Amino acid sequence: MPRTLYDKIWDEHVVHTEEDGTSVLYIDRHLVHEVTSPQAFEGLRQTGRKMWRVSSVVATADHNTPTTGWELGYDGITDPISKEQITTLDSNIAEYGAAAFFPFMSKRQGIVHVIGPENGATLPGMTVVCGDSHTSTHGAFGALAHGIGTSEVEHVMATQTLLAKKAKNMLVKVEGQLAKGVTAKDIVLAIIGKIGTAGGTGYTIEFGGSAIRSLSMEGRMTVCNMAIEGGARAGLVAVDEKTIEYVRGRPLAPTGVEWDQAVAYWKTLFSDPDAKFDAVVELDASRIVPQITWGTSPEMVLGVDGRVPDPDKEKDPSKRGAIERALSYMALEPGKPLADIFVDKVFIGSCTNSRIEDMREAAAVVKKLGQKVAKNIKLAMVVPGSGLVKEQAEREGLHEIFKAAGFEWREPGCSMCLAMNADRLEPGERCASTSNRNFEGRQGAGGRTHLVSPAMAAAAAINGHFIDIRTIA
Ligand SMILES: CC(C)[C@H](C(=O)O)[C@@H](O)C(=O)O
Ligand code: SF4
Repeated sequence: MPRTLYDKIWDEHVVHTEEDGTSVLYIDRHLVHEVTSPQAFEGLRQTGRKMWRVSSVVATADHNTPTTGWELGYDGITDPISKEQITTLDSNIAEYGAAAFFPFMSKRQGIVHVIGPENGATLPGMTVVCGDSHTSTHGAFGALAHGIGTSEVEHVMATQTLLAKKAKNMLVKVEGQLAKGVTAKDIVLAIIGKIGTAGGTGYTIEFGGSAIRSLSMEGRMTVCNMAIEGGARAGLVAVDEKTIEYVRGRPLAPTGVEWDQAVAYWKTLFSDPDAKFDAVVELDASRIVPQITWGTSPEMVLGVDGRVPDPDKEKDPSKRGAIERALSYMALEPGKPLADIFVDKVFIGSCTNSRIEDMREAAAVVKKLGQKVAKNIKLAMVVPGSGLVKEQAEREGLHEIFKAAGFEWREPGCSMCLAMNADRLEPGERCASTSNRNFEGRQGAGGRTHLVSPAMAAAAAINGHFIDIRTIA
């Protein structure tokens, strides 16, 4: 029987299935960060259990790490809770072990969803888990990657398995060619705009079609990263030559005969031509306009040529109420052209858009516009996703372009994506952000977030307000 990519990886990892469909799934890779692991380690400790397979664990500190003041070392972490989470991870890994650990300030430290692929910890065909919802990112490699909760983190540590029910199969097919300046971020925002934040609930989404195939691995990661914002716990892209080339030579990737065997298997990781999907959604890539969210949920999104929606035009009372609430929080008037929205801060970073390609896209816009950050911008910051991204960007001189224009060039971490460290919006501040969530208070209490691509964020920093990036691409 023809199978989808999801079916194939699932079948390969199921240990046991109960009558009600609850399955025990073997987990190949466990990514760990400082926020969702402390109670899990504590649970192991209290029950006297060991880690089932230490070699499956790859850990880093990312959410709480500061993006400035590294010369002060751990003393630079001003918030006591942040500091405790980071040092607790250090001591837990020292006690329980890991295949690789990239602690605070080490060269390979970074956002867990950036460092996993970067180090070859994420490989095609694997089951990957992490106590973090954006684990869906790793699906870009044809890996089945689930975000899990803290109690599940402990369960995986103790048993190397996860209890899960199989989801349904959805194919999101994006065919055609993107306009210049339109990126992977715009694709995924357009998808969420179409299916809604609950559209993928109960499904694993496979992203396919010529527009997805033509994306780089970085772009595919951006798309899969936001599968969770479309309601799906996991997103997937089939393996192709780009996947294999990206993985080749990474520190944790197989070598020699094992590499050849792995590649032969990885080449089978695609949906069979006649495989059945429970739902299919199609988008025409050539019609995707650079996207901006105007509200407080990623589905509240429109093209940059659009206007802030008018709640009075919405017939459904609950949707009307949601629009009204969002506009009041965002302090936006119905009918205002999205391109006329001025911002106070610009954040280029997060596990959605902090990889080298994102840095390059943003720097290219800054270089092309050839001007400084606009006067109304209080802070424009670029936060690379990892130490390696930072190093590569600096090798290419991208940091000089940013700094010369007045951007701050920071140390890697989650940063203002969720404001667990010192980087945040003040109440009422408006931000062009390349992250993935625009919830109320996400970037700081009372802060207002507009999700955009790196190119759009960079252009907003220079212009002070949004512009249609296609006009300069
Ligand atoms: C802190 C962590 C548990 C959380 C998540 O699960 O996604 C964070 O990464 C986020 O993006 O909100
Ligand atoms: S960058 Fe943002 S979305 Fe990604 S893991 Fe960190 S906090 Fe979560």
